[in-house]
Amino acid sequence: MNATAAIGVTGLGVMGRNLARNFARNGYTVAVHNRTVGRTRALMEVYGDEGAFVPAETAEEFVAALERPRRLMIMVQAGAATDSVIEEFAALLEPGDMIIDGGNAHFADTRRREAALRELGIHFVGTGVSGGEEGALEGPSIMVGGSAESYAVLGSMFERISAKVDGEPCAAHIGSDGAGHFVKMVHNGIEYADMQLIAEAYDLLRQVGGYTPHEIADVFRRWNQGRLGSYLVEITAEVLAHTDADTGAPFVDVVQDAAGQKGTGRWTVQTALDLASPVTAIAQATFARAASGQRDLRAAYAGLPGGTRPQLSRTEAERFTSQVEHALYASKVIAYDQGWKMIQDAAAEYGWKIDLGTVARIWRGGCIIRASFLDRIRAAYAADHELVSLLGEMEFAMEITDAQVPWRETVASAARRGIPVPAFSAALAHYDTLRADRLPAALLQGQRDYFGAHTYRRTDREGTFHTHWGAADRAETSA
Ligand SMILES: NC(=O)C1=CN([C@@H]2O[C@H](COP(=O)(O)OP(=O)(O)OC[C@H]3O[C@@H](n4cnc5c(N)ncnc54)[C@H](OP(=O)(O)O)[C@@H]3O)[C@@H](O)[C@H]2O)C=CC1
Ligand SMILES: O=C(CO)[C@H](O)[C@H](O)COP(=O)(O)O
Repeated sequence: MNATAAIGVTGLGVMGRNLARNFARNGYTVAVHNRTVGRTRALMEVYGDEGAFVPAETAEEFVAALERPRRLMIMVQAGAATDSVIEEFAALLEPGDMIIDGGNAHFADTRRREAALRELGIHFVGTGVSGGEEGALEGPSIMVGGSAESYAVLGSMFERISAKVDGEPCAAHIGSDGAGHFVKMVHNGIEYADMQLIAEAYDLLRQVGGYTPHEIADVFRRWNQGRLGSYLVEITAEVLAHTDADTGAPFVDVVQDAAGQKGTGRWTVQTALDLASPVTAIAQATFARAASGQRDLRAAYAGLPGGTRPQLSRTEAERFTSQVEHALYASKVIAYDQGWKMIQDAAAEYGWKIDLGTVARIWRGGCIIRASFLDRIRAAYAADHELVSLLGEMEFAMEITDAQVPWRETVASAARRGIPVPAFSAALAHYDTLRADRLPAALLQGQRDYFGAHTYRRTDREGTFHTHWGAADRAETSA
C-alpha cells in the first residue's frame, strides 16, 4: 500500500467518523480504520465520495497508508480501550511518529501515556475535542496537548478543520503532555455547571413564575439575543418548545428527571479537590445529577415539608424573570471563573504554560459551551495575563455589582419556596466567601487546635501557635 494519507483515524464511531470526514472535506487524504470492519466499509459506502479516503481493514494496512512522520488519531472510549489501541499501534510505529488521542481521556492517563511513548521516541498528543457529532464534522474546538514539536506538524491541520470565529481557528496548543485533556475536562465541568444553572432558571420560571415550557422557550430565545447568548441557551429553547408526538405533552414533561453523566464532570470535581481549587458551582452541578438519579433517597424525602408558593401576578412574574436573568448571568460568570482558576491552579501544579486568553478564544466556537461572552473573557486575559479572577476586570465586576439585589432575591425566593437551586446558591456563596473580610475559618482553626493540636497562625504576629486547651490556664505556646 502506498503511504499517501496525511492522517489516519481509527475508531469510526460518532466522533471518529465525522472527524475523518472533516479532514477529507478539507483536502487531506485520510486513512480510516475501525476494530469492527463493518464501520469502515459503511463509511466508505456512504461518504467515500466526500474526499480522499484510504480504507484499511488491518492495523498493518492502516499504518502502511500513513505518510511519515505518521499521524494517527485515536477516537475510542477513554480508559482500557484507549490503552489497548495505543499498545496495538505503538508496536507498528517508529520514532518521530505521532499518536493523537482525541477521546475524552483523563489527563493523568495522558501524562502516563505521553511519558511511556516518549521513551520510544513517539509523540503522544492528548487532544480534547469538543462539539459533539455535528461539531466534529463542521468544525470542533480542539485543545491540543503534547510537545510543541508535534504541534508544529499537526497544528495547521487541526486549525484547518476547527470552527472559526472572526476568522480565527478554534484550535490551539494548550501546553505539554496532559494539558489539552485537562482543559477539555474543565470545559466539560463548566458545561455541567452551565447546564445546571440553565435548568435551575427554567425550574424557577416554571414553578415561581408560573410559565409554561413554551413560554419559557420564548424567554430563553430572548435571553439568547443578549449577554447570555450561547449554544446551550439556544438548544434549551429548542428542547422546551418541543412537544412529544405520542402524548401531545411538552417533551420536558415526558422525560424522566434523572440525569446521566459519562464522567468528565466527576473527574473535574475529583481533580479540583486534589488541587484545592474551589469549583463549587461545578461540584453542585455534578452532585445535582447524582442526586437526581437517587430514586430510593428521593422517595424517602418525598412528601416532607417545603416552602410556601404564592401565585405571582403577570407583572410580578415578569419582574421575577428579569431577576432570574441577572442571577443566571452572575452565577454563570462565577462558574466560568471557577473553571479558569482551576486551570491556573493546575498549570502551577504541573508546570504547564497555559495562555488563559487562548482557552477562551478557542471556546468561542465549535464547543458545547460556546457563548458570546467568551470573547470578553478572551479580551480580559489578553489585557492582563496575570488576572487571578474575571471579577478583577472592571466590566465583569460592574455586572456582578448590578446583579446583587436580583441575584440574592432569586436565591432567597427559591429557598422560601422550597425550590432547589444548588448551582445558583453555590455560585452566590462562592462570591460571598471570596469577598468576605473575614471568614469563620478562624473558628475552624481553633476547633482543629482544640481536638488535634493542629496549631494556628495569629493575625497579630508571625509564627505557629498551640493553645493548651486541657490546662487550667489555657496557655499558648509557639509550635
Ligand atoms: N460523542 C460525543 O459527543 C463526544 C465524544 N467524545 C469522546 O470521543 C471518543 C469516541 O466517542 P464516540 O465517537 O461518541 O464513541 P462511539 O461509541 O460512537 O464509538 C466508539 C468507537 O470506539 C471503538 N472501540 C471501543 N472499544 C474499543 C477497543 N477496545 N478497541 C478498539 N476500538 C474500540 C469502537 O469500535 P467498534 O465499532 O469496533 O465497537 C468505535 O469505533 C470517546 O472518548 C468520547 O468520550 C469527545 C467529545 C464529544
Ligand atoms: O465531551 C462532550 C462535549 O464536549 C460531551 O458532550 C460530554 O461527554 C457529555 O458529557 P456527559 O455525558 O457526561 O453529560
